[in-house]
Amino acid sequence: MFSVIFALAMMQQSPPDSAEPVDWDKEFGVEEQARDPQTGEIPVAEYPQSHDNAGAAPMDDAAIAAHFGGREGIRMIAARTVELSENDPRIAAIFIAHDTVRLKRTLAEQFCYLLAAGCDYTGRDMAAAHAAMGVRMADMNALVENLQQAMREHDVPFAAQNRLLAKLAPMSRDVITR
Ligand code: HEM
Repeated sequence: MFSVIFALAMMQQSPPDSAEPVDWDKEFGVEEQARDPQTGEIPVAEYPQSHDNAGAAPMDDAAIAAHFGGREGIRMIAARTVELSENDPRIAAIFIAHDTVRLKRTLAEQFCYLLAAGCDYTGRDMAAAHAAMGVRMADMNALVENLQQAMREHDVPFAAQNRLLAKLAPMSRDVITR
């Protein structure tokens, strides 16, 4: 009987204060991802690079890029789309968990490539880039609205806007996973 009470009393005691605080990040295997000091991007695992990763062929129209303000205009439109999405309560949570520094660069490259403005696309293919992200149709609609707003802010004519959207639309098959 005494030994049972003693054992229960021992179990009730709080553990002694440890001199070292517990490093919970280490315990749970959480690693801080270091950004490249030059680019500010978080390095990604190696993947095969190809223009095919852009998801479509460039437009056969040398004049289209001018409607987007050339390469610099395209870069600003891509960055603005990401910025609007990061601050859009409908989809912000998806973007917060990812490297939007890299995304601004690779999205600009993709748009620039598709608009035949003379860029190489160096990012991943659409299925790989969005794998396990859980993007739904509603998220896609929100992103498209943000892209439309970015294009409007940069005075891209409506017909030119629709030509870029028409290039991107079939890619939703590889982006939407639920
Ligand atoms: C047709 C529609 C879409 C296109 C063309 C597109 C394009 C891209 C491109 C080019 C990348 C970069 C890949 C890389 O850096 O290797 C990317 C990544 C990403 N996209 Fe999309 N995207 C689309 C839809 C969406 C939607 C609907 C969301 C969420 C609402 C989304 C969220 C993201 C995020 C968070 C990343 C970063 C992934 C990472 O670096 O881990 N995208 N997308």
